[in-house]
Amino acid sequence: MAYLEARGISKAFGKKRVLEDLSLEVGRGECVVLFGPSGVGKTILLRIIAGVLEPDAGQILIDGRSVMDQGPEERGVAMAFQNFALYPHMDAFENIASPLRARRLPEQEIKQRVHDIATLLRIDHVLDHLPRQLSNGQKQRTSLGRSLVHGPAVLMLDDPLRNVDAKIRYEMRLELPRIFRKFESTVLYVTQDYKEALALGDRIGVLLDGRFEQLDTPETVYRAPRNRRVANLFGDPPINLFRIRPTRDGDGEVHAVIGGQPVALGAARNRLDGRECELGVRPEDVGLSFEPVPNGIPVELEAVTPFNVRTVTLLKTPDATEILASQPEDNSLATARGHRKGWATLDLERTMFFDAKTGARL
Ligand SMILES: Nc1ncnc2c1ncn2[C@@H]1O[C@H](COP(=O)(O)OP(=O)(O)OP(=O)(O)O)[C@@H](O)[C@H]1O
Repeated sequence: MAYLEARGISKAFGKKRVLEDLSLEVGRGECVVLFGPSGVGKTILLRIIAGVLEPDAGQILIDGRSVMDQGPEERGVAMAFQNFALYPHMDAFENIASPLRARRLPEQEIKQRVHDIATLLRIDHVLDHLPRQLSNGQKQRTSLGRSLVHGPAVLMLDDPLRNVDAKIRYEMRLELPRIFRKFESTVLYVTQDYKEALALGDRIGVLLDGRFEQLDTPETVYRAPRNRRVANLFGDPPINLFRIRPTRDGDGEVHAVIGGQPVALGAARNRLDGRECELGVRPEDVGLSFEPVPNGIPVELEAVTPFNVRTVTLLKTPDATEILASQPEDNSLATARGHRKGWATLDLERTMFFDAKTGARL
């Protein structure tokens, strides 16, 4: 059963509709990432769930009961923000302790709980520092500690890693799932960073135009996006898209012309025969060979870019179609730059097809 439920939530500001009949169910202990570009209403949804903003329609249920008549305190929902929102005149210990003091817990228990959570978050050595004496990463951990310390029923994190540097973001991405599990927290996590969404979500809700365009596991969102829009939001370098019109030839095989070259799509694609569509293939599913290969598309290497431990190449077919490929790091590619010829192959198991008009995945 859903532990947290948003039912038919709508919210507009004047004529601007932000959320439209949006529904969401989150299981106990589950982490759902709300992902979408700036301004789609992620924060508005969190504020409605927290009870600091009224929706125009719909309701929020926690543990099967409507909480619409309860204020933020009673709902047992904690929120942490991208700007940390720490009390500047209190040290880290007092910042973390503040929700416990508000609940008038005994001093001994406050000490114990703050120390436990500070140890877990690795800030136990800076508990006597004021916020201005903390690094951004430590501020973020302090803010997180304050949200978690009273064991909220639902933890909502609004883009908490936006203002920390890349190294800390990476560390936290690895650490947060362990922390969420330890606290058995039910989590709603907002981000605009697709890598963070893929790393942290048990499920990802892709928010576009006021509702969820797709709500699925990271694997499914990445490998089987519902449509072209979702496919385009995940991946760097982005997915390749080629406009095609597959046709079946004499021997029953379905072909499509990509970059001027007929490519066999495999018998399983018969259903696409004659249909205007777009073939989507992620750069990591494009192979590159310097010998002719069956079903290969002739290309020239236009550009070679080292990309972390992978190498991204921009390939150009004779009719000037561009294909991005991303391979495990390969130093020999660096010397191949400068119009070396090659052959690109598409991993047909992993290609996807989108309707040319609607963008829906076929
Ligand atoms: N009080 C308000 N009055 C009018 N419009 C508002 C108000 N609060 C938010 N909005 C609008 O609602 C939309 C959604 O805002 P929201 O802050 O939820 O976006 P977001 O998805 O969280 O974006 P970001 O990722 O940049 O934080 C925005 O277009 C914003 O301008």
